[in-house]
Amino acid sequence: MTRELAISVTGLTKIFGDRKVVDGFDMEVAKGTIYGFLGPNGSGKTTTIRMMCGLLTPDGGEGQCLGLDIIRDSREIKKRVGYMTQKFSLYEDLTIAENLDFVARMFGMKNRKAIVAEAVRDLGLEGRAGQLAGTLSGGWKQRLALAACMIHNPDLLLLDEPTAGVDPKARRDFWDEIRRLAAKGVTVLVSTHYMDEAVQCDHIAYIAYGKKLIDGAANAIPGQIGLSTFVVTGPELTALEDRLEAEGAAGQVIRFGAELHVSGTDRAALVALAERERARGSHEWTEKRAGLEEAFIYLMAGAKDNFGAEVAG
Ligand SMILES: Nc1ncnc2c1ncn2[C@@H]1O[C@H](COP(=O)(O)OP(=O)(O)OP(=O)(O)O)[C@@H](O)[C@H]1O
Repeated sequence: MTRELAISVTGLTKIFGDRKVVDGFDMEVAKGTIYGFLGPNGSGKTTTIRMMCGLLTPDGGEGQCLGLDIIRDSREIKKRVGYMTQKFSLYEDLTIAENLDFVARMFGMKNRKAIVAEAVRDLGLEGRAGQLAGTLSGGWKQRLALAACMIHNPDLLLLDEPTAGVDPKARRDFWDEIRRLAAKGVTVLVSTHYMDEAVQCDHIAYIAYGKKLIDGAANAIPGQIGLSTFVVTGPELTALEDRLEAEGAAGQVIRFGAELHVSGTDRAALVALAERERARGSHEWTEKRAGLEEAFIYLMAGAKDNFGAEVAG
């Protein structure tokens, strides 16, 4: 089956001053994918996403986005992109309808009245169109912001840590909505530091120091890192966690409810550790396939903030 590509770029490079903040990225994003960009602060995620969508001109490289050239056709691409930042970009002292109308006007849409009325209805906010956006709860503000950036029916949606600061129920609802959009063919690029956002992505790129270190289907990422995991159950897990960490014999020890997940890239060392620990007779050690949760924590733990490589380096 040939998959339709929303984005295909090669050699994408950006230099700010004497820093190469994005260094020769090749990337392909299939239409309707939720594609997550992970990496420490300043690693180049936002710069990459902006170049891939024609929002920023690269210093090197080329490619297409939505069938258009990212350099030559950037104006056309922009019209087909929705961008939702962490700050939601709403006007708190405008009403719900006025916020939607403002965005529709920005995109030069005709028939704005009907479009805004439909968006309000889809949101389930009929009868509340005249309410000030600033009076909405965090979850509703987020839904309104999403509706606003989808008002011109973009084919590509950019999300920057979209669920920061909203409650768990609102987060779930938000991701359900994003999945619905993806199923309709909208391609979604997400830049995030949060595990619960990363696990919503179908595909992940991990970026550090302007280099793309890992790129793959979300369920293939633990394998790409070469991560092995043991699940440990039994009494007094906190004490065991402290001891394992103090001994430093395991790569990573994480508490997941009533389990410890002990992970590392040296499987032989982990197997030996599990055998030694089983011999004590206090806890059960069971090997499992490492998941994206373990992989995410592993990657982010190794990552320090980074702000671009020296051009000469
Ligand atoms: N317009 C600009 N001019 C100069 N430097 C910039 C500009 N935009 C970004 N940078 C620098 O480029 C590097 C990469 O920034 P970018 O915003 O892409 O990182 P990021 O991975 O998205 O980080 P964060 O997670 O903090 O948003 C940083 O060193 C940043 O300071």
